[in-house]
Amino acid sequence: MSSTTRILGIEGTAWAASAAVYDAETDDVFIESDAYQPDSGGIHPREAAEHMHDAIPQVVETALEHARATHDGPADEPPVDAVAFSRGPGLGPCLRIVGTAARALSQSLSVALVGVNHMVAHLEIGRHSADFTDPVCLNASGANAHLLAYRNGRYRVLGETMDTGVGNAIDKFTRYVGWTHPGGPKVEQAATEGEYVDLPYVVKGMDFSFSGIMSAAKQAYDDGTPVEDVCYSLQENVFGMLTEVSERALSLTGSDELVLGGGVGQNARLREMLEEMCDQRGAAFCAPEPRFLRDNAGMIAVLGAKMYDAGETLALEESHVDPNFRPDQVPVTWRTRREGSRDGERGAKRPASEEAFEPAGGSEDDGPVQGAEAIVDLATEANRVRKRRREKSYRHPELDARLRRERTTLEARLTSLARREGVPTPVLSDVDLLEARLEFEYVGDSDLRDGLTPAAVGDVGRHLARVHRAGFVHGDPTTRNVRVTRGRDNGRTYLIDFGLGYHTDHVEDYAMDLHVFDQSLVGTADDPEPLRGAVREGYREVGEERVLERLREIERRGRYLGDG
Ligand SMILES: C[C@@H](O)[C@H](NC(=O)OP(=O)(O)OC[C@H]1O[C@@H](n2cnc3c(N)ncnc32)[C@H](O)[C@@H]1O)C(=O)O
Ligand SMILES: Nc1ncnc2c1ncn2[C@@H]1O[C@H](COP(=O)(O)OP(=O)(O)OP(=O)(O)O)[C@@H](O)[C@H]1O
Ligand SMILES: [Fe+2]
Repeated sequence: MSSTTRILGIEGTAWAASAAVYDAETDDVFIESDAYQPDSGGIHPREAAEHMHDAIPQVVETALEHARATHDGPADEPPVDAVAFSRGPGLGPCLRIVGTAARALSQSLSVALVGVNHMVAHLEIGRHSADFTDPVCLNASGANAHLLAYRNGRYRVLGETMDTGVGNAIDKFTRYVGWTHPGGPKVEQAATEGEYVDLPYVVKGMDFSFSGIMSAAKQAYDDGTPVEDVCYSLQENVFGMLTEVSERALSLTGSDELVLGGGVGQNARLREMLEEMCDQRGAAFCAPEPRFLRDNAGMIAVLGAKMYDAGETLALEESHVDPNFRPDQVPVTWRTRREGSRDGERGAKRPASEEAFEPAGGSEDDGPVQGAEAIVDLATEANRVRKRRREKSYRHPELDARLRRERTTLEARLTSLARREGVPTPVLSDVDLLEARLEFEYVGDSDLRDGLTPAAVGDVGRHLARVHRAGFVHGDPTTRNVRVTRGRDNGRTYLIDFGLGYHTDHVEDYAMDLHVFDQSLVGTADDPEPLRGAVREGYREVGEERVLERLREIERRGRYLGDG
């Protein structure tokens, strides 16, 4: 990378009219922002666009003055090398104003134009701040919520919200109780006075949803639960969910670095939970400074510089904006080889704490492994494994006890139920609910992740179809929750870890089960396409076509969910 790149960045996807100057040599980021504050209710797209129209010229002018004042080249040379702007996702009317401003500025300065994906910028500013190589990223912003990890030239979406973004969910609740926008900081404030009340908690693999918990929160408020208690419990559950899926992503990818992005990342309780989770599993955690978490042009300029150095500039005629721009649409060309994926060096991480089991004599391979939820001791006698769901100290103790108990019960029940349906699963030999401990038969030679073949994933398709026909879901079918036997028995494929399963007769739940598996294939396979095809073929042999239809619909659903 040339060390002299200087970029002017412009951001304006929703509420922040912002311009910035990044100097790669000094690593200095100058940001000038002007926030849109709705008089009442949430963000109105038209009002937000009016704000952009009024505020963008001013913030750009201030940034430009800074660029000129800090530029030490000849006076007739442009003070920056390129103009970078947010192309999306975001509100169309706002994006168009920013796009127009960026094009005009790049032309008047005679410099290149760089189009930046706003969500990738939220991620890259964390990687940049932390100097991490290959982190998992939790984007917790207003209109979005997702988990990203790099694989084969793209940031893959490992998990995401199935309904609204996390900030929007919180803001809707505060609007309901009559507080002004934005609601996040008000919930954080009120929560300091609150006590825990029971609310829903919904994760599906690495996906999650907020609609159930938000209706329950409104209901609790209507029923007279003190608003502080609702706020406190909302934070505990919503951030507990985000922390849990982040841990699952670390476990699945084998990464030991997590970065946080997005405006909700300013919340101290969320950061505390993520930090504690990472600490316990021996992973490093980084949240950039607050000015880089909320929407800002600094992150656009910093990623703009990386893209510019990689030659990622835009011709005017192809510089249109995209309100639904997904992070996995962006070819990632700016990472060096050193920053490539960690293919080949994955494997279950050893537990970091002293609670760890010592491998009982055998090779490392039969020592304890640390999943996202449990410690699994593989080195017990008589071909058994012992799985214990550990206390998660980041979670509220009441919620934690409830989840560990429920999941242990469900895992025991559904593992056996599935076997009765003809799905290979480990035989259960002991259950201790108090300790959240299960003892199972040892199955398979390796995790599916390390032996991905079309035949094996086809088996997974058939197995899931059997489970669905019996009226339940696995809940977390990933390439780590499937064990495969090579050679023997013509290659047997076992489903394990039914702890997130539940009984349901909704097509949507069955299709989500397949979607979760799909996302884990995209996150772990070098060439996921043939495998995704094989899952569907397997499923089709045993299961219902309408589930596959629903799966296609889930995939089609736009993921940029506006404030409405
Ligand atoms: C596409 C783009 O326009 C959009 N931007 C966005 O949502 O703004 P951002 O600055 O990342 O996040 C704003 C959200 O962040 C929440 N927020 C701000 N401070 C908070 C706090 N202390 N606790 C919880 N939420 C907070 C606000 O309530 C609001 O919902 C996005 O990144 O999704
Ligand atoms: N019955 C078994 N036979 C062989 N290996 C097993 C068995 N159960 C678990 N394992 C191994 O232990 C790992 C973790 O187990 P499991 O998925 O049940 O734990 P977890 O903490 O719930 O994991 P996660 O939530 O990350 O999926 C598995 O990926 C697998 O490698
Ligand atoms: Fe954002």
